[in-house]
Amino acid sequence: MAIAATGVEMSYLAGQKRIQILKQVDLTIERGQVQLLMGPSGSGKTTLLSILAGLLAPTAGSVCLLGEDITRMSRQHLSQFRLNRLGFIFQGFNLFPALTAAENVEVALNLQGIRGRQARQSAQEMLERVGLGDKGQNRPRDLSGGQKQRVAIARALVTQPEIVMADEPTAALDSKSGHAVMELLRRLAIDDDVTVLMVTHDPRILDVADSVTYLEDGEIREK
Ligand SMILES: Nc1ncnc2c1ncn2[C@@H]1O[C@H](COP(=O)(O)OP(=O)(O)OP(=O)(O)O)[C@@H](O)[C@H]1O
Repeated sequence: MAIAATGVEMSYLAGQKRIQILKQVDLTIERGQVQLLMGPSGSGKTTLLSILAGLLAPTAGSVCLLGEDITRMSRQHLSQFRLNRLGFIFQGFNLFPALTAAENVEVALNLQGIRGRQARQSAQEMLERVGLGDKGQNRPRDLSGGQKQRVAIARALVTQPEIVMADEPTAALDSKSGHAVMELLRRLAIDDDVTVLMVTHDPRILDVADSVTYLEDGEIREK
């Protein structure tokens, strides 16, 4: 099992009132699956993804990733675990504007202590894999939205994560680039047994997913 969430709850105190954002969420995802997380605005998708990613601690319940309970890990162990085994792709690309595409990818390796020629070579190979082999020296401002998103994907994947989590990775893209990005993630799941969990509003990408979880008012709904 790649991801197993059990009885996950999240609530916030707003003045005197406790607001329940997630209610008893149970979710399991097998390795190598592409799973979408869909639901109306405000239903709790980003909150759930943040909890599954270890960025936010739930008020109740547990989350196991790759057989390890991240809700019981020390902060230091969790950050190492995230660095070495998870990859993240966000909607706004989060690229460093002053760095080239290749350097933006290398940063992820540098954080793992991989530098120099080895980092440059791995970054170049990953850029080739996302179809940007000739754009390594471009800075983000000289890339299109779809190309920037592919650099962000290359950065998330260059460390060979076992799970990739993405929050609306196709939101800023036209339908052709959106589909290319999805195909890329899909191929990774098939070729490298990577598990992909993605929050999306985009019905155009339903056909590349193995399954879809719907969240409504903080609860999982079967459809
Ligand atoms: N730190 C917080 N304190 C209080 N309420 C919060 C906090 N973070 C999120 N919320 C509330 O939790 C609910 C769920 O938010 P979340 O961002 O998870 O929804 P979402 O399904 O991702 O929405 P969208 O599709 O619009 O991004 C919202 O009503 C939001 O206002």
